[in-house]
Amino acid sequence: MIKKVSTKTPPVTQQDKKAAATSPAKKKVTAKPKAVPTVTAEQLADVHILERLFTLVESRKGTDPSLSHSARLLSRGTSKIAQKFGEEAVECLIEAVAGRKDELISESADVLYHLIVMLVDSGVQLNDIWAELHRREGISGIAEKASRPKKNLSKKG
Ligand SMILES: N=c1c2ncn([C@@H]3O[C@H](COP(=O)(O)OP(=O)(O)OP(=O)(O)O)[C@@H](O)[C@H]3O)c2ncn1[C@@H]1O[C@H](COP(=O)(O)O)[C@@H](O)[C@H]1O
Repeated sequence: MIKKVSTKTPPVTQQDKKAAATSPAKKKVTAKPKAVPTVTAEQLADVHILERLFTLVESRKGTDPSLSHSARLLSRGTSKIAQKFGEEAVECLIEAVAGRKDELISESADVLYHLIVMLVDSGVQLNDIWAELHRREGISGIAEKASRPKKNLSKKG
């Protein structure tokens, strides 16, 4: 069962700020002071952008499809929304396999946007996802898999 968590947007912690400040992107900017950074340290630490995008997409529900791409997608129904998410995911993995980092970044943003549209359509809240990620935090995937009940492969009869 999913643990209920506060619906308040979590604050940016010192850990978040430290992680953003020591990220490779920040180091690159520091190493080249003359370069104009396209992303600021504050933007890197902006972990709430997904929350804002989710709220915006949610607010598009039932609005004029000619004015909003999200409204148009949401009006087309679950199958079409899921299909679009799948297409974006495939485009994303193609770029990953090809080793094209810039395209992978762009496609990843598409995947996140279309995932949000799919969650809004399904009535799943981002907090539900955050709660599941928190539940998994610190649990090794290998240990978790090993702890699963063994499937009984013996045939009956
Ligand atoms: N992140 C995105 C985003 N990424 C991609 N897209 C749009 O997705 C569309 C992709 O075009 P495609 O041809 O792949 O898809 P399609 O038009 O559905 O085509 P078919 O299914 O008919 O083939 C383009 O119109 C893109 O602009 C996005 N549209 C909106 N957002 C975000 O959503 C917010 C709200 O947008 P609106 O709902 O349009 O106001 C924006 O401020 C953005 O932050």
